[in-house]
Amino acid sequence: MATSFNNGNSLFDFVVRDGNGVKGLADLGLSAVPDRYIQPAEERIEKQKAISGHMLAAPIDLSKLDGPSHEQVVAEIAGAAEALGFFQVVNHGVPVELLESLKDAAHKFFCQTPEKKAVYRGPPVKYGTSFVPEKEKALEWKDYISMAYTSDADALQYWPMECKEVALEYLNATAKMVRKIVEILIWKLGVTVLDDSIMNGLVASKMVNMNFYPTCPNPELTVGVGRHSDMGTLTVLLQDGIGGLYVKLEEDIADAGKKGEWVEIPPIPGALVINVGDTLQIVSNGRYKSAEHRVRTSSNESRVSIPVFTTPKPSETIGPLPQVVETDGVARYRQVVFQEYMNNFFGNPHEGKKSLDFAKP
Ligand SMILES: O=C(O)CCC(=O)C(=O)O
Ligand SMILES: [Fe+2]
Repeated sequence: MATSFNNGNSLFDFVVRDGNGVKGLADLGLSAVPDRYIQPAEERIEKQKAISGHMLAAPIDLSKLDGPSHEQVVAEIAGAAEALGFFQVVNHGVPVELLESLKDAAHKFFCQTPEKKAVYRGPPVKYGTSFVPEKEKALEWKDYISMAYTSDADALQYWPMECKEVALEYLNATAKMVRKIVEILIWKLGVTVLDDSIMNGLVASKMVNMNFYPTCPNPELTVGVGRHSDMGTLTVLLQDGIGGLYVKLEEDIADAGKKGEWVEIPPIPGALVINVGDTLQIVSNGRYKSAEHRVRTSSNESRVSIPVFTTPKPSETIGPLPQVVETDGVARYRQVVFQEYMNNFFGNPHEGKKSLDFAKP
């Protein structure tokens, strides 16, 4: 019997309610995606239209922060955060073998039966599909698992067996780098006396996700993830070799493209992708760009990506740093309680950088 899923709630029930996910759908061997996955024309991603990110700066070598080129590396990091909000790093201190194990663990987790995955209804662990499927007109071609961090002991107790050890090691190994990059970025704002409480507030909470994008029969009609920015301070992302992560240029960048064009962040073996989140855009009063990004699906192979999101804690009030407002003469964002910012972010479908409107004065 041909399964079309194009009427009633059967698709939603199969994919979302019953926990089969997009993986379950892809495993049926459909020759075309169900209507519910077809994006409006303006949201579709034409591969040939994006400019290759190889035109952008080469990956930043973080080991050079400890040598004579320290100042130059600091300038590269701040420059990338101001211009594009995305950059890649190498020699980042996270073992490259660990990165390989993480990708394997992600495949292992998602290749389990729906029953095994669907026990994670969260928190602290949530297995899901798309972003907010109840509210989205078109669904995203993506399953994910979110693992919120409270302590090492909790992680080892509650996170899935298939990935808990590597995911925890990854989270702990990236934490040091994240703190260093955020310190550099805050210092570059001219905030030279860095109160520990400011730093601790910005990097207080952590979460590891594993995203799984099954092979898709219609990459030209769908999205893996729709246009969005990340809500936190800084995201570290491990992507595999398949590609498909696109970032929108917020301004003209020489040799890369014009404002509004999309560039692909090319997979670089051993590298990690870093991107600025909304929180850092707010705190820096708009100096650093929380980059709008999206993901294309692939018809050849399943793709995995593994982000670590570092955010303030929910009770934290965030707003532009006073020293920056003084220099700029204007506060471009208001003070918001981070829990409220998150509620708004997770309560609405992805829509580019609209999430930031919540913090507009
Ligand atoms: O899969 C990717 O490359 C990006 C995923 C992403 O943007 C996210 O999880 O927020
Ligand atoms: Fe993202």
